[in-house]
Amino acid sequence: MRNSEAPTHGGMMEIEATTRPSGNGSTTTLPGLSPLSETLWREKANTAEIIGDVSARLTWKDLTVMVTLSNGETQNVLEGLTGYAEPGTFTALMGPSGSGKSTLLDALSSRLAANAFLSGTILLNGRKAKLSFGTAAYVTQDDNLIGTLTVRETISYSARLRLPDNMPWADKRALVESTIVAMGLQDCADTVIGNWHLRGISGGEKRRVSIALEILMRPRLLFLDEPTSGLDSASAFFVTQTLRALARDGRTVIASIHQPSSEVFELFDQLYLLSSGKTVYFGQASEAYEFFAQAGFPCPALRNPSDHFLRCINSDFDKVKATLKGSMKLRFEGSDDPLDRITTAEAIRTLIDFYRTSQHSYAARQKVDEISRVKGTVLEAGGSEASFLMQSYTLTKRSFINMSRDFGYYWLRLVIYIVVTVCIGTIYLNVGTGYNSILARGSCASFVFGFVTFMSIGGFPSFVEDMKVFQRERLNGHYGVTSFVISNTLSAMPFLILITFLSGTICYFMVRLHPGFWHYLFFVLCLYASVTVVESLMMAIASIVPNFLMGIIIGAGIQGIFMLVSGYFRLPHDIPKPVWRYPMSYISFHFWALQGQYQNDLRGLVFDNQTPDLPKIPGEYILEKVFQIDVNRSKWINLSVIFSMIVIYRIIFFIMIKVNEDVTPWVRGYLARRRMQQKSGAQNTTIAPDVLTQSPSLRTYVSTQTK
Ligand SMILES: Nc1ncnc2c1ncn2[C@@H]1O[C@H](COP(=O)(O)OP(=O)(O)OP(=O)(O)O)[C@@H](O)[C@H]1O
Repeated sequence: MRNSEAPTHGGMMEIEATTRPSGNGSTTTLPGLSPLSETLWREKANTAEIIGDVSARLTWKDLTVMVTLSNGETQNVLEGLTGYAEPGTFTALMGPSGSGKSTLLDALSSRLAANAFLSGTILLNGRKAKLSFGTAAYVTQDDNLIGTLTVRETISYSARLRLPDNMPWADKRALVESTIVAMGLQDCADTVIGNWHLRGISGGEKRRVSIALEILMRPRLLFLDEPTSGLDSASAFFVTQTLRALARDGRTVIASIHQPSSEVFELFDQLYLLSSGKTVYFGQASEAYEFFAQAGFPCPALRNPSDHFLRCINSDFDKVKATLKGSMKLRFEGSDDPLDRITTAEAIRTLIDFYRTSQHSYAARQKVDEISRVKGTVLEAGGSEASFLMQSYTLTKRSFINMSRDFGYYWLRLVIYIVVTVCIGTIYLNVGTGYNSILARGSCASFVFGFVTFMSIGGFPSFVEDMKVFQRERLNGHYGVTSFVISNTLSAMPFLILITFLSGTICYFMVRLHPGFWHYLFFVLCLYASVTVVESLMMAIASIVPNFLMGIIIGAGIQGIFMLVSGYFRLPHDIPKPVWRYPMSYISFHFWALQGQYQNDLRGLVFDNQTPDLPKIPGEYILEKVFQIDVNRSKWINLSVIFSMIVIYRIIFFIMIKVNEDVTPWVRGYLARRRMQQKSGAQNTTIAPDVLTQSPSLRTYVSTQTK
């Protein structure tokens, strides 16, 4: 059905009658959807009939987005845009690179960056609405997926994370399978996504998986930023066809599209053409030809319409034309195409002016007013319907499977830990209780709790990947922060227990540290707790510095300082009191680990003196006089402090995520506003504070991080 056949909605009753996707005899079918899943899709939509119309009608009027640049200058990225998107339609945003397509999508989906301010009105079902997590689904340009999972597993985990607990697994699986079919992923369903060392599915298939994850829950409102980028023409057509089928099922679909083929172009219902943030055309895609012809730029018979439109509004075209003229001696003069006779800047100006006074612009404004008057249903956040426990369990399982399949994170680290501890064991083999063993035991412990735990930094790249996936899923309301933090802690536990107990055991028995079960247990527990603290610290860093190199440098720096104040490189009493001893050494887990392990190892043992005629030295004496350790404090207290640090770092990790989501964008926005006001003050111009709306802070951080 072309949009020309789509009904025009004069009021609420009419809207309900035309947009209800299910149970009303609609014959729309999604490609490859089995009858069962079709029923499931429709069941979800059927709720609409019980609770009322839940379709999404989006309007935007006089939308202007202004950004502040780092030098305090302001720039209008979008200027006075007016348009609408209705259920049952697929709206394509087109325009050259930098024309503002992503910004328009961000503005409509409340994801603008903190330095962006919008004025104008955006209404969802006639109401001002903040699209909280999951109300609308958004497929970003980046495909942040878990590389070790197969396509089917990726979509299945997503289903478990979001569908209600009481929905039978068979139904969930049917939904997963139908989504796989709908996105044409059958052939690669059991292939892994792939990462830096694992060859997986192609870029285009990744794009389709990203879309599949968002259409799984059949959102009422779906935004897609360049869903066809990186796809070959057949895949691009297939994906666009699927999106159109989704739209036909009563959903509102808005996507930015780069250079579509003419076949893809034919699938658009509405076309929003932008150039330098201004509207060149908004209306039915099929009517764009006529519009361009009326404006004096008819589409040449053999030219692809999308190429023609983009050529008309692509300021780079002048450069291309000049290059072609120069190098290939092509003659543009005398051609029938008006674009060959005037500059593109002139063409853009003409088109923008023509649109502003056209029937299309008038009709769009009228339609926006008409739709805005209808106060429809407030769309609820369409996030996860799974319980907190199910979310935590599924995330833990998924993360555990990911780790266990990740060669770098799991197996390589295990091998390196074992190799390093065998080296330690060999060098300090059977250390004994001779005079020289006193120092050897001290350095062995500091190496184990310093360098070996330091190696946990190697997990950082996986943490960054985890964070990126988390940010994408969180933004679309797949689960809450608490579930993520809990699962993140639990999933790593078995691996860390294995790695530390295995390497700790090798080290303990080869070196022959203080014999006895409790001494052994303390040693391995202390190693486990220390490695976990480092992991927790690195995870907290990954939540604010989502960059491999920077994160590793920061993590290494912090750990280096902690090691320095641990009491090994400088004795505890000799560490300068301000800053280094108080508080640094006390917040260093190395300090507590070393103090505990020294006690664990030396207490109760008796050591030879420098010469046999001198009396033997008790371990307690060495602890107090040589290592300056408080022997009155139990080693188990030291261990408890390290375990508490794990909890504290996890709480910090949680707080960091919350701060980044809520506070950081607010602060950035405040600073941007200040800069802008100072600048406007200096230029003696006034910016009405009530006109400019700061973008909702909640999602700003995530969207800027994922870009
Ligand atoms: N938060 C921001 N701060 C500064 N400049 C911005 C911001 N957001 C957008 N811009 C600028 O606005 C212009 C439009 O950007 P946008 O990403 O919306 O374009 P686009 O049409 O989606 O481009 P592409 O097709 O290349 O993705 C660009 O010049 C960009 O640099």
